Amino acid sequence: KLGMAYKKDDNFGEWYSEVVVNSEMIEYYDISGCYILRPWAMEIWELLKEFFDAEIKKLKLKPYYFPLFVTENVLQKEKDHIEGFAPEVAWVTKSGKSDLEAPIAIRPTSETVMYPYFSKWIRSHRDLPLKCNQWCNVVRWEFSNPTPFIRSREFLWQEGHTVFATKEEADEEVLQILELYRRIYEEFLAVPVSKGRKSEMEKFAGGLYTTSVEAFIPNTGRGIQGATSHCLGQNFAKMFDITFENEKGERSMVWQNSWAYTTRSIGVMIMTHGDDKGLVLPPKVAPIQVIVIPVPFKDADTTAIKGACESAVYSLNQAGIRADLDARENYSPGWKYSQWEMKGVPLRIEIGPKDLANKQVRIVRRDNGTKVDIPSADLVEQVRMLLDGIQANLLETAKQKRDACIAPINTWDEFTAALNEKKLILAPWCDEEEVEKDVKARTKGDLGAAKTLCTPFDQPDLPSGTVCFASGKPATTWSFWGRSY
Ligand SMILES: O=C1CCCN[C@@H]1CCCn1cnc2ccccc2c1=O
Repeated sequence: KLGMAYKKDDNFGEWYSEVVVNSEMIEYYDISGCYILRPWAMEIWELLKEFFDAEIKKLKLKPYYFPLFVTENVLQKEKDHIEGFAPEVAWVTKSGKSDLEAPIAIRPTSETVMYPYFSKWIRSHRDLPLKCNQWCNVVRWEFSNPTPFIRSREFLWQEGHTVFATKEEADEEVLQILELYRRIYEEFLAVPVSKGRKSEMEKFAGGLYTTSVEAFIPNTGRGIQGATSHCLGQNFAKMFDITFENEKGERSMVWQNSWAYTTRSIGVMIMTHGDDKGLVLPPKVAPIQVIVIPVPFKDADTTAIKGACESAVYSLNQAGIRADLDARENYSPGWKYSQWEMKGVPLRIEIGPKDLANKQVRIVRRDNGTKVDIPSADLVEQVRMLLDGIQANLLETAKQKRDACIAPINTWDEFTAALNEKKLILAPWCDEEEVEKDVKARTKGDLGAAKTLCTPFDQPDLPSGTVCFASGKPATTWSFWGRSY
């Protein structure tokens, strides 16, 4: 089970499937598109949740839990919201041997579950803003190729659903949450993302506008949506009659947002940092940041070595560093090195007779393999600096790789060439939906069509007279295009 059969740059799909299993994050399950999340994955999810939940509590979000099930007529309430998604809805039709009178849907998202009750709870402006978040699972019976974390029929997420008296408040919160998603990816997962706005065609059909953080996987040349923050406008307020009496006693319709990130974020991190020895974990999300391994020698004092290892673990834990000791007798040090490398642990500390004699420890970095001998007295400070260095190095390296894939283009020929070179395309666009549809049609193929990923908020200069790469009409914006997950 040790070692990888596939190389990341040779067979990315097989490499990924192997890494998630060998690192003990995932166990495959006998229903296609469903996976068992093992502790090495759940501990990462919990570290992300700890950060995000604390941040939204500062924004006064309240925790809720709504039912998993939703009735057919409520789910169908919003036609254009649901029509494109209908095939993905999973239905409960029986209990035991008997049929249910009416089929019940399993939530694919919770707008229609929640909003009838928002309508009941909101009467006056004093009931606003309403800020609801739930951590839960959702089910979407997708048919395109299932991939652990990236595309599964059931996944974990948080879904925030907020209600405001004014559009200004909603607009502000959309961007506050989007910034938290950027922090999840860049500060914790060390994955560079671009903040931007989805096109009219790619946005959430039930909403007013969609913002997102977009990542990119250089190995496959595909963009991937990291998280979304929608302004729903007053569309759902109309549908579910969510109104309030304002200060002047007038009845007004509310403004709403909804936003989510999911366990897909873990898959993006794996794809970004993993290598041919397995997982590479950013320290901020590593369940174990430092693994300490005793290196006994034939007639050396194994008790003293083990004692030194235990005190190293103790000092690190006292300093708030997630350190553990691997003192298993039935595995060799070499075997342990490979296993913890497979699991992506950022730092390994080896303590053998020589280290003991010199009152030092040997520290090995997982990200670049460098080894360094540190005086035991400086252990905590050196480990802290090394962990910060790894975190920064992983983000910087991923940024450079992603930026090297960005291809600014101006013509259709340059666009198709860049697409075939697995680039993240930056193109001047006239921002017309018909053109986006046309590009999709013209790039259809077994690798999937090209689409807009987002229109980045950070816009490069657009010289007047620049024309759209696809329609020749005057370009109004630079947008990211490419194939996607
Ligand atoms: O993204 C978010 C953020 C969290 C709350 N929901 C919004 C929008 C979800 C869009 N969506 C996505 N897949 C679906 C699948 C089946 C039925 C409905 C849907 C559906 O409404």
